Amino acid sequence: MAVQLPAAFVTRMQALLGDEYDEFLSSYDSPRYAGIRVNTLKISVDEFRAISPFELKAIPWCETGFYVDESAKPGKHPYYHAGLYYIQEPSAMAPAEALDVLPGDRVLDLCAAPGGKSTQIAAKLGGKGLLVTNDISTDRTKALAKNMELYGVRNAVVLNETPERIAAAFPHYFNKILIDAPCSGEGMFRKDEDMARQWETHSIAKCTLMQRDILSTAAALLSPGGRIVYSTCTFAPEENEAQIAEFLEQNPDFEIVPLDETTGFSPGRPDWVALLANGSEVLEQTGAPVPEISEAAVRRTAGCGRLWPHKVAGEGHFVAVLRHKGEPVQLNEADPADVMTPHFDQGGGKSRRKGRPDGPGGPGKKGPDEAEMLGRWHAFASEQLAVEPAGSPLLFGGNVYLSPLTRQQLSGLKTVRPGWYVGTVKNGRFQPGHPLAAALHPEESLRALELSLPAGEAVRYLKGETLEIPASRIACAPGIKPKGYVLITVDGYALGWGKWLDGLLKNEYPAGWRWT
Ligand SMILES: C[S@@+](CC[C@H](N)C(=O)[O-])C[C@H]1O[C@@H](n2cnc3c(N)ncnc32)[C@H](O)[C@@H]1O
Repeated sequence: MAVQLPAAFVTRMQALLGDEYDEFLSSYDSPRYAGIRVNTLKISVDEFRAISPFELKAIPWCETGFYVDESAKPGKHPYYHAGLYYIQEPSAMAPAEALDVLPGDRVLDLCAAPGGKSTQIAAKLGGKGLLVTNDISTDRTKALAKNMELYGVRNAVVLNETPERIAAAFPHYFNKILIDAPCSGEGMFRKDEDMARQWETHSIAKCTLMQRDILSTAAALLSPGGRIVYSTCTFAPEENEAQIAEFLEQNPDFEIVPLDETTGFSPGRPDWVALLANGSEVLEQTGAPVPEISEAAVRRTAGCGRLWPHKVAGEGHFVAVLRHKGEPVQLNEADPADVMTPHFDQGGGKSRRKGRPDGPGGPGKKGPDEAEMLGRWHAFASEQLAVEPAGSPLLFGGNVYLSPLTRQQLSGLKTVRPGWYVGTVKNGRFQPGHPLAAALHPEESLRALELSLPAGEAVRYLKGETLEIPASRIACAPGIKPKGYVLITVDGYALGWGKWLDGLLKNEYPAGWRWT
């Protein structure tokens, strides 16, 4: 076996799985599974199938997900840099599917970094509604913010907060919440051998406490009739069914929505919670507190599900869907999160948002500097874009964001990105940001340049090279001259900005994102 499994883990799994253990163990002899998920904010699944450089095999529990051969190096293709797909372990695609996100929802992804499931949620929102994506780790929110940008998400706010502080700011606000909980990561051993080396029995106890706090805070964030999906990539019942049973015990106004077992889910294991509660020598070694859960609460966990590595083509996951039994609330019409339509308005010029943007001086008030700086953005938009994107422009320093929330709503929260970063006003000039380009479709830009994939131009651009490009290749809208910012595309999908002047394309692809 390639992976060295921790001895205590082996003993636990033997005790839990009994006759099934050998089959489970033999799954470690097979190579790990690799997957990609098509980013439908940029390309439809059918369009992607038509241009896919990889052989694609459908993942049963995610209609935008496909198994790929890892040796095809999906991270080394210009389509990856165009944000056409996210590389994701196949079973990790299941939780966001179970959240059942619809355009217009208010979604909170509480433990989101690096953003695999948030990019999936954003694609499901299709630019309508709100995604607040959060992680407690400052370092990991950098990758989260980058992924929101690469995948062209226009309606997300990235926070670096504790769940408790978000709950204080947004009580009962979100109708869908994902908790992809920090866990002991037993399902990651085949994907990442370091996880196996780092696993210790006491990590289960540590994670259990964190999970319990996060779950109970999520209840205070959910609107009546809303849905919480709780998931882990571990097998330990302490972190899975026992958490859910305890939550149901304390929150009788919630119930489980059963998972669709036809997609590969095996039923959860309430019997293992009973084993924990009745005392089991092997399980007690973790030091995790023995849950005091009634038999009724344990029975109510029926409908949770597990993806097992010896039963499906995936590394393994636990998923529980919790529904609040209350009457679902109508999302407030006047709330910016609900009225924001991040797609382009028809007719150009000013934003068509209902309501007025909020400046630093309060709703509707704007200082002269701010008005001037936002004016630069509006001027850039009318010079460069077919129509100005809707959304409330917010200024933070010289940076302009189109936000699905107001400044007041974000007040006091550690905000990594208050919205879609469109650019910066510096020395009186507006410089468009890379995330603006990454979320644009070519028809939204008045100047565009298609770079050739087979001739290697796209890769040269991604490496940061300056390219010689004749004026005749810049596709300009009627009346527009080639000089200026140009949206660079590959096969019609945006890669970033270039600035064209006299036959030379200055490369505006961010240095930190370059192809190496
Ligand atoms: C399993 S990972 C999330 C993976 C992510 N959902 C994805 O799909 O890319 C769990 C995350 O929870 C974060 N975390 C741990 N404790 C947290 C807490 N109390 N509140 C919010 N996030 C937390 C960790 O920093 C980690 O990034």
